Amino acid sequence: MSAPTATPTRSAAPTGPVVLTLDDVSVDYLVEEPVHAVRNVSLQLGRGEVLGLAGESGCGKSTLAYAVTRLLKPPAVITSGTIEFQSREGYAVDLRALHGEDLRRFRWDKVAMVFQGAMNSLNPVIAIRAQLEDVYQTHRPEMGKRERRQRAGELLERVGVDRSRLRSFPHELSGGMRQRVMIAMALALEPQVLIMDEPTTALDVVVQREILDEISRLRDELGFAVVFITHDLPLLLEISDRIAVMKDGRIIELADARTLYTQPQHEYTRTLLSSFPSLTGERGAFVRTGVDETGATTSGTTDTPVAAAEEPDQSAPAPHEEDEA
Ligand SMILES: Nc1ncnc2c1ncn2[C@@H]1O[C@H](COP(=O)(O)OP(=O)(O)OP(=O)(O)O)[C@@H](O)[C@H]1O
Repeated sequence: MSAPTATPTRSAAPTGPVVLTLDDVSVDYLVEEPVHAVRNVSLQLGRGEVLGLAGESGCGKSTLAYAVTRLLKPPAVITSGTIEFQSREGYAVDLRALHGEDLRRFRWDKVAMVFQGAMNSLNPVIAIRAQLEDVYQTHRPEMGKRERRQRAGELLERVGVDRSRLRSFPHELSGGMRQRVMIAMALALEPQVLIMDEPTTALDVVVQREILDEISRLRDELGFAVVFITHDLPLLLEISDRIAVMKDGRIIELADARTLYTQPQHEYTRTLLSSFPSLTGERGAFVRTGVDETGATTSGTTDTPVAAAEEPDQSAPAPHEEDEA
C-alpha cells in the first residue's frame, strides 16, 4: 500500500525564489517497534519567508528539523526523500549527500539552528566574547583577531545585547540574554536559513515578544528564511508568512497564515485553532490585526532596550546540554 503524500492544498508553494525543497522526506526511529516519525513530507521554503511548523507534541516537528540540518542520530534514519538547498549564489546542494567537514561547514554557514534549550549550551566557564569569537576562529580561520573582536561586538549588538556583555559569563546573563547570544551565534556566518525549534518557549512572555520582534527585524535586515517550530499556534499566526500543520508525521495542511486562520480546511487544524481560547479573546484581536485592546502594536514592544528590560539571572547555570553543532 503506498503511503498517502502530504496534502497541502493552498499556497503550497512560496511566492518568491525557493531556498529549501523537501520532497517526500520520511524518517523512522528504528527501535523495537519502529516509529514513523516523519512521513512523506514535501514542502518548499521561500527565500526570506517565515514558515511556521505547528502540531501537537510528538507529531514529528523536531525530527523534521533535525533531518533538514542532518543532526539526526541513530536510531533515527532518513528512509526516503530529498532535501535540497538552493543557494542565493545559484547552486544547489543535496543535503543528504553531505558528510564530514562539508556537512559541518554547511550547517553553520548556510543553515543554522536554535533550540529551546540552546541558552543552556553556552559553556559556563568561558566568557561570551570567546564563545562568539570561536565561531569565527573555526569557520573563518583567515579572519584576524581584531576583526573577530569587532564582529563579536557587532553580533551581540545586532541581537539587542549591549557590547559590554562580551565580558560576561553565561551565568551573569538572564535566560533571554543567553538565548539572544545563541541567536547571535547562529547568525554569525549569515546563514540563509534559520531553523528555530521552540526558541522562546522557556522564556517569559515579555522577553519572548522582544526576541520575536528582534528575529523579525533581523530577518528583514539580513534576508534569511526562518522555519519556526512551536506548539503556540497564536504566536505562529502572528509571525509566519505560511504555516504548515503537522499530525502523525505528515503535513496535513499548508497555507498562508491568514488563510489558515480564516479558512482552515482540515478538521485537525480547526481543532488546533479552537484549542487556543486566546484567539477569540482580547489577544485574538492582537493576533489578527497586530493591534491589541490598548491600541499597542507589535512593534511597540521593542522600545525597551533589552539590557535594561531583562534583569540578570543570578541563579546557577543550567546543566550543560548538547549543542547543535
Ligand atoms: N530517539 C527516539 N527513539 C524513538 N522514538 C523517538 C525518538 N525521538 C523521538 N521519537 C518519536 O518520534 C516521534 C516524533 O517526535 P518529535 O520529537 O519529532 O516530535 P515533536 O513534534 O517535535 O514533539 P515536541 O513538540 O514534544 O518536541 C514521537 O512519536 C517520538 O516519541
